[in-house]
Amino acid sequence: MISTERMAAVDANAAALGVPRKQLMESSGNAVAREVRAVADPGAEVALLCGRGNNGGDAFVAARFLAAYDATVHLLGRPESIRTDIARENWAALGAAEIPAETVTDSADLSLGDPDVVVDAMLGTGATGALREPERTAARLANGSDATVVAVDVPSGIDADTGEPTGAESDPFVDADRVVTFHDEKPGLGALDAAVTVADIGIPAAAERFVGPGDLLALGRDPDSHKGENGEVLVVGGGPYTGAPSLAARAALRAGADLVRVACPETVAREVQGYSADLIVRGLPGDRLGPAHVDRVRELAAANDVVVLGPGLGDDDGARAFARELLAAYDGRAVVDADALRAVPEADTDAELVCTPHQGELVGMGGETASDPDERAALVRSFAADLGHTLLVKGAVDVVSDGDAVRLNRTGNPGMTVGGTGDVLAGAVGALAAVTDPFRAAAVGAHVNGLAGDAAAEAFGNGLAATDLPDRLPEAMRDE
Ligand SMILES: NC(=O)C1=CN([C@@H]2O[C@H](COP(=O)(O)OP(=O)(O)OC[C@H]3O[C@@H](n4cnc5c(N)ncnc54)[C@H](O)[C@@H]3O)[C@@H](O)[C@H]2O)[C@H](O)CC1
Ligand SMILES: [K+]
Repeated sequence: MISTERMAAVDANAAALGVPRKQLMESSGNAVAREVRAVADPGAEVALLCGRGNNGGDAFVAARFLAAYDATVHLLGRPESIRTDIARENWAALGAAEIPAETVTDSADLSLGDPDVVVDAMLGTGATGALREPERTAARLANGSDATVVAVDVPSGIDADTGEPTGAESDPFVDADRVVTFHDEKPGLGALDAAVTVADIGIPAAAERFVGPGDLLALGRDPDSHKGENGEVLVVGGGPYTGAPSLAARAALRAGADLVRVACPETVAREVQGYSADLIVRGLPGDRLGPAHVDRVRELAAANDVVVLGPGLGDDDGARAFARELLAAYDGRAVVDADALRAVPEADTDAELVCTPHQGELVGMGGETASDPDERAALVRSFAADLGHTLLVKGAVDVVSDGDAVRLNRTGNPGMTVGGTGDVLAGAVGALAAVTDPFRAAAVGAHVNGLAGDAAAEAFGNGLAATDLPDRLPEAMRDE
């Protein structure tokens, strides 16, 4: 089962893997033609009702595979209004091949004749609201005909995610006999009174298995958003290590957070502030965080969307007790890294966590690891389920799981084993967790952190430093 949103992501990931959408359209159209062959013998009359989006494009392709049939393409709208290059190219290919095609701009001119099969390729996953003309009339004609109605991807006027009409109850939608949907079952199709076929259109499994550029889609900011709506992040750490909270905080800013605050020992505060004037720094008494600071930090945490706990904290007893007690008292969202990780299995917390251990830290938390990648992924998944939190286990291939789904990330390079890159990752995931769910935040965070590292390696080779990464995050996060 795959949602429309996830499908769009997987589609973009496939393109990045070298399987562009036009190729997928070719496979989709082929699958539609196969379905027509299954319901009607050669020579049968086939009317293909095509919209101006890629759903229509699938049917332009199908028409090329139906040479043995009496097939006519009806384009609903003007050829100039075809919305995508790939659909337009396939439309042009019909004309060049002299395959019968007509354009319908006025619904009064639409006549289907008496076809044996109607292919509904008017609207797919791009439909919004009630069917407009001429699709509205075309849907009524299809429903009123004696033909077998084969819908492409989803019946026009039906929401693939819910199975509900995209318009009001009184608005028409295509009442399909059969649906050929692509790649995977859609959540809404099971409720329909139609036979559903899932067609493999050649999307590689890797497009779902690995994080890719598609996972970044729809993470963009709402242009009407106000300060604070894109996330407020509190980084909690510092002590024996003074640079770590700065790196995490800087990364959170560059990954898109509106406001980034740092709670750290006062001995660390000046260095953090010196690192960036963009940060709001709260220095707490002493040179280590400990149980005495829990109440104050909890208060500060309440004003933020996400806490990033751990960078530079240290592993003395006080710091460990601090992490445990803070987690017990906190019920918001947090990214937990470094020395705070060991506190997670011990702490009785209602917080929603993304834990970012490397293999060694994973074992320190009570998890297991394996050399076989599939086995390792399965172990991460079951440990995440036991913990009830999302895990991002860092490695040459990062493994992300929320205990249910698993995603792998392949970006990054050996140069990133230098100290501090984990702090950058934690900060980036923190910023992302303020605007999306923890699993996606972890997956996307790992991906863009790796891309930033790859860009840094290109500039500095083996000399790359963690401080080179944060400013490279925005470029890594561009979703076009
Ligand atoms: N990997 C994949 O998912 C693939 C999918 N394919 C097919 O592409 C469609 C989705 O295509 P898209 O261009 O995004 O959207 P549509 O074709 O559904 O329609 C877009 C177009 O229609 C207009 N419109 C929207 N709502 C209405 C309405 N209520 N009435 C009239 N017109 C409407 C609007 O202008 C939109 O821009 C997917 O379903 C698959 O069939 C690929 O071919 C293969 C890969
Ligand atoms: K359709």
